[in-house]
Amino acid sequence: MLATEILNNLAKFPHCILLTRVGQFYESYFDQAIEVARLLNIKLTSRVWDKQNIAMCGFPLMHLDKYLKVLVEQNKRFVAMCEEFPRYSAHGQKPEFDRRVVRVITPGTLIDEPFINQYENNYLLSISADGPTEDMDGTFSVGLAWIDVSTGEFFAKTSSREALKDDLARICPREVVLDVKLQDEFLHPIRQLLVDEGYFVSYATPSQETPVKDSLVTTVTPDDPIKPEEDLASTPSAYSPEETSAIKILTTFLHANLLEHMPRLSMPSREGNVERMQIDSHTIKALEIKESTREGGTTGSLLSVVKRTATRSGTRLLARWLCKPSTSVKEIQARQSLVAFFHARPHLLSDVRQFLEEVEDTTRIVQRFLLGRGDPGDLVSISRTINVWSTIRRCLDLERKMESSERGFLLSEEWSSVDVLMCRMADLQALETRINLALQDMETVDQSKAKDEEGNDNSPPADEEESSKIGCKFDIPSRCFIRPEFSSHLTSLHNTLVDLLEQRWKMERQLQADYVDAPSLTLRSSPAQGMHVHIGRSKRDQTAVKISPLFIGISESGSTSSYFYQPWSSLGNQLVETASAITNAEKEAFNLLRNEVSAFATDLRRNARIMDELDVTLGFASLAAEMQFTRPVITDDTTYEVTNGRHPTVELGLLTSGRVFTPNSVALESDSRLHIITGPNMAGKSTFLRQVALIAILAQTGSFVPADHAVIGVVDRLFSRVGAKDDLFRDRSTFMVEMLETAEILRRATPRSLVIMDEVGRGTTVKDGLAIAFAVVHYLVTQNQCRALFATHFHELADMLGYSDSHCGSGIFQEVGFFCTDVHETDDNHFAYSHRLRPGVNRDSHGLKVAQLAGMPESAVLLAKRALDALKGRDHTGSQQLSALGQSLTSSR
Ligand SMILES: Nc1ncnc2c1ncn2[C@@H]1O[C@H](COP(=O)(O)OP(=O)(O)OP(=O)(O)O)[C@@H](O)[C@H]1O
Repeated sequence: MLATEILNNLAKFPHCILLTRVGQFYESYFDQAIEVARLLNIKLTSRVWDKQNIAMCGFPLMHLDKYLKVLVEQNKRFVAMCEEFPRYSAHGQKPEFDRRVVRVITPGTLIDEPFINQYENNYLLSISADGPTEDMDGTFSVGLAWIDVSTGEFFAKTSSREALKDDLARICPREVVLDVKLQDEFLHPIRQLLVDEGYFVSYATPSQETPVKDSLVTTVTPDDPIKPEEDLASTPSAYSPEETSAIKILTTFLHANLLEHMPRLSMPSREGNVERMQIDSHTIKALEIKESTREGGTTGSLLSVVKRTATRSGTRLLARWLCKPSTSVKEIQARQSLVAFFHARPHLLSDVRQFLEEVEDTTRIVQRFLLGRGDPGDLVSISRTINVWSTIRRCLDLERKMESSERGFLLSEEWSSVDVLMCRMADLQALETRINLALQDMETVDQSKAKDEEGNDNSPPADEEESSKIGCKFDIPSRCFIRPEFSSHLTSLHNTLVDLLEQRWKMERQLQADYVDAPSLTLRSSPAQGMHVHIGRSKRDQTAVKISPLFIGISESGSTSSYFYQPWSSLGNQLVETASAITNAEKEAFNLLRNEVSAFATDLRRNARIMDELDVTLGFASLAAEMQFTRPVITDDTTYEVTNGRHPTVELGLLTSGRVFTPNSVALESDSRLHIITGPNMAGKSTFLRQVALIAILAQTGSFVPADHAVIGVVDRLFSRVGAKDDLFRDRSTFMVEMLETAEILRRATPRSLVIMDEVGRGTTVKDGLAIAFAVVHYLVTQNQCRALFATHFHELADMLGYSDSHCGSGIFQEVGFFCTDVHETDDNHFAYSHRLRPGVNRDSHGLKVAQLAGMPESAVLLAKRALDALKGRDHTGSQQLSALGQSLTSSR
């Protein structure tokens, strides 16, 4: 029977590893067992079915999470979970089971697996590429839909093939789903891009029948509470055909894999490009916004340095904001006002922050309920969180009252930023009261939750198993978590149970009184012997019982013996039935409560989202106070003016080793939009370029910035060409990568963009490199007309751009400014880097100093010095002259 079930499931889910639950184990059979045993490094064994020896392996339930991580996360395999459900069997008979696959686990459809990173979103992304529909501007539209199944956060967007790489870098999906039509189109540009970038790709056949809105809940998950008007865009009719088809691919894939765990989805929030800064994929990585390139992970990234959030969901929101800063002056100013509000009230900041620390990850909990999961402990968490939300509101109200009575008036403009945020909080006190009235005291529920966690049993509780456990104990069920008063049915069941327990107690006392020579007599039950009379010291006590016709002997062992006793058998069975009825009634009550919570899903999520925003804001305010950040002025023009700006990550790094960061100022204005930065190696050019970009990101995220003063004209797109890495996997040399990125910038930067370019042209010969650098600057000035910083060691570039005494270029390069860093040398042959920028051009790279610092052999450094001196003295460097120079340098050693 089991073999047939397994073979059927293997045929139904041929693309999956099938794990079949058998009692307290998950098992794998046939050829798959060989692979599973190898991947999990567990013992391969065999068993005989139909006279055939078949391979099998298995592991205990409690190891499921560990092994799922290996199979799904590390090996990117799909795992079909086949659970067992006991069928009703008469008392004493061996239980039988139905087994069915309840869910397929894939890298992008993780629900509440403990190995999910709670601080990051786990996105499943679908891309519809029905095209080629070429737009007016020659771009190919694609539809995107992405969801975090563990939180229910769901988005849709129309993008283009050209921008897809940037979207992917920002969303960072764990799995990408494409229309099955593309499965054999190996050369399709989207497939190629996904393979090149190393994404895990799956396929789905989108259902053509179900209209999108029928598979979704008609409520909205707002992405941004500050801008309620975004909600309006999230109606089904507002989705573009590309988005609709991406949503269909995504929902089909979810249905096919989540099966019995499929949640009711909310409408995806529509994400437009208009109001967000576009940061290309390379820049997200190069500026180490979410992850550091040096150490991997988040340590050393911008996120890790600015993160002061108290909640996991707050951190997830912060990461999203940093990769997607706003371009709406109104929105940025609203966020800033809120930061300023708490910055000016440190005591309130600290109070609210403490409360936030008690808030649970509500978005994830609500999603668990919508997925038909969730447990009583989650109900408690919801109720506690609603309570904390109310406390935060009360705390803010109290502060408002105190302020107004102390000052005699209220700074209503300051308070309006708080009101805009908090006025959208739904009042969920009724739900909190309802949960509290329904649940036993919270500690009981917590304890029972803890017990469940100890057992580590992730499977859905099997009804019969539950009731027999309770029946065996003959006590008020220890796992009762619903108050008897919840319903009249539960009240009457609890009354019956109390009554039956009393009868049992009396019966036992009566028997002990009737058989005074058998004081060790008790009424008991066990799975093997059913209801029985138990004599603990049979040698001493059993004589009277043994001769009584009321007792029928069942077993004797050593010092104990058991007897069947009809009145106890019928009373005991009533107890089992009542306890089991209570469990079932509790399950019904829990389902009712779960549905009630699900009905409030939209409100709960909205409140949670508002609290996330509050959390990020409080974090920004703490950061500003701790690291002396200031509030930037945000304008709608193309100014970029920063006085004494600092690089937040480098500053922190230097601080830890007791060094001080040298701040720098910059003013990119209409008459000086592009700056050429020259200077020695190691003197801080790259750091300066990156700091300019990071300050723009922080400012448009709503944070204060590391500077004494800043005016930032909103940046629509941020580009960087920094760092040099080859990409041999994709057959691209370092220089090719450099040129690809440069070409992309020149194609896409607009007059509102900000571009930083570090040493463009260094990957080839000096002449080629200089020529390219000149052409790039020319293009940026005349075509892109954007704000730009261009760091270079080609000081000849300054001459080509007509560098003049007023530290600017000439002719069409008049709006090019020149700045540089220096090395200060002392008489005793020591030197120090000045990281402070000054107007001008530094024609000396002092590269040999870096070589010396890096520990190059002394003789090599000396030879390099002599070669450099000799080269400096010459105007012509023809091949014959150079050959002669080389000979003379080496022969005179
Ligand atoms: N403003 C600053 N204040 C203090 N230290 C700085 C500053 N800028 C940079 N540094 C230090 O100098 C190191 C080198 O900086 P950076 O890489 O920016 O130099 P660079 O001029 O771009 O060098 P190269 O031309 O060799 O690429 C940094 O790692 C940092 O430790």
